[in-house]
Amino acid sequence: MSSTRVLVLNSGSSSVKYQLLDMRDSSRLAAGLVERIGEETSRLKHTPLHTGGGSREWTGAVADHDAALKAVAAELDKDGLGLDSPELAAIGHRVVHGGRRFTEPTVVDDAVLAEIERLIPVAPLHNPANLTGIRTAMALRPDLPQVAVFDTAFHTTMPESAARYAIDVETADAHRIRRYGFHGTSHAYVSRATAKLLGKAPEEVNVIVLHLGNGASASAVRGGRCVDTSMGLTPLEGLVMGTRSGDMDPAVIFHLMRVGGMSADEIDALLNKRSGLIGLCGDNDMREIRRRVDEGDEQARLAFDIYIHRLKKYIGAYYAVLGKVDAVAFTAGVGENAAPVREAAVAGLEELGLAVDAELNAVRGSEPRLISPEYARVAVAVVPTDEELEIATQTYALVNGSSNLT
Ligand SMILES: Nc1ncnc2c1ncn2[C@@H]1O[C@H](COP(=O)(O)OP(=O)(O)O)[C@@H](O)[C@H]1O
Ligand SMILES: CC(=O)OP(=O)(O)O
Ligand SMILES: [Mg+2]
Repeated sequence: MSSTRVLVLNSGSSSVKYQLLDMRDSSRLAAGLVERIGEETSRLKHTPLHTGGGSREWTGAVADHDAALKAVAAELDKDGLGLDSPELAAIGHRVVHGGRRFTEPTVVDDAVLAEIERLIPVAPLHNPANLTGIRTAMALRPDLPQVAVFDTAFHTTMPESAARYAIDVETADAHRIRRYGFHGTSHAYVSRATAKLLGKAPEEVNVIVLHLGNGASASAVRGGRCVDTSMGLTPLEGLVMGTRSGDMDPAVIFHLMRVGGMSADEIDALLNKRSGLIGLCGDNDMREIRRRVDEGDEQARLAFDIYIHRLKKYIGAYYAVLGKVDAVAFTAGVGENAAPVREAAVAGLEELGLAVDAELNAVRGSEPRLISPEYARVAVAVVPTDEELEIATQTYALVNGSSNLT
């Protein structure tokens, strides 16, 4: 029997999202997630898709990512889709930080594991979870290729002028300090899907991609290649996020150390976990923030305005970087669902050829779609991301020795 299935694991700091796909037609056989890992109220939601059966949910304590993956394996087993299946060709893993070394999907061996481990200090929320996912999957199926697909890979085409910080070169090089960028799998997938929506080849278009999830980043993509992105050495730089500050004067850190008496670890936690939207208004979910804004809550309004102000600055910056823009694409949880965010981010940019049609913007759906009026020079689009499909496609292409990107 030929093996045509790929299991994709996207291990986040406190969650694991997974999908099992059949790569003959890229159909999904099962999908699910385990969230709040490490808490008493972890939740697993598993949806078998090949049978059309309903979702199964389960709440309880899942101690760590190892336990989470074993719980996922048990759920797949119940549907006859267990990890022991000979139809499984490979397991694809999202790995957030790959440094400069990994520009392509890579079959994991001891040296690759060591490099992902070495990069933990620059992706402390993500790489440890990714590593545990790989190690557990290896233990369950030691015979299968485990493929790492790196968030940083798409951004390795950035020119030095965008990738370097303006700090002392020797110090920067000694500590490998540069801008790596993240969410690359999504930026790659969405920029290609946007070209397709415009009826063009990726090489023919310049796109600004706005990936707005819990973590958020923007990228400038010229002819299919990334030329700039908003995240940097770590996923902390750039846009205002659910719990991360994004850009600020680095001197804030010295000030907090000298005057606020805080340690490096305390400031790290402050900026990564207690800043952004949650730090500004106590909520990191855009649905809740919009509900509060609509009720006249001033604190939520200010948080929303700060979020939009930063987003607009990046649209302008990447417009200038690209010179000519064919499309601005909104994606991920906020970008795909929050019409008020899309409307506000583009408001007032008519002189740049950017506008949103209120009726089109209000339409909901899971397909890529245009939301700009016909007269607008630049297309504004909602393009749902599919990191799992992209990881599965790259993983299968690698183990199968062929390239079949959509
Ligand atoms: N209907 C919606 N309206 C507004 N925001 C939404 C909606 N659905 C999801 N979101 C936002 O999307 C976020 C999650 O995005 P997602 O891309 O799934 O993030 P991540 O992959 O980083 O966990 C939520 O925190 C919430 O703010
Ligand atoms: C890199 C990053 O920020 O990822 P996420 O949005 O999944 O937290
Ligand atoms: Mg995400």
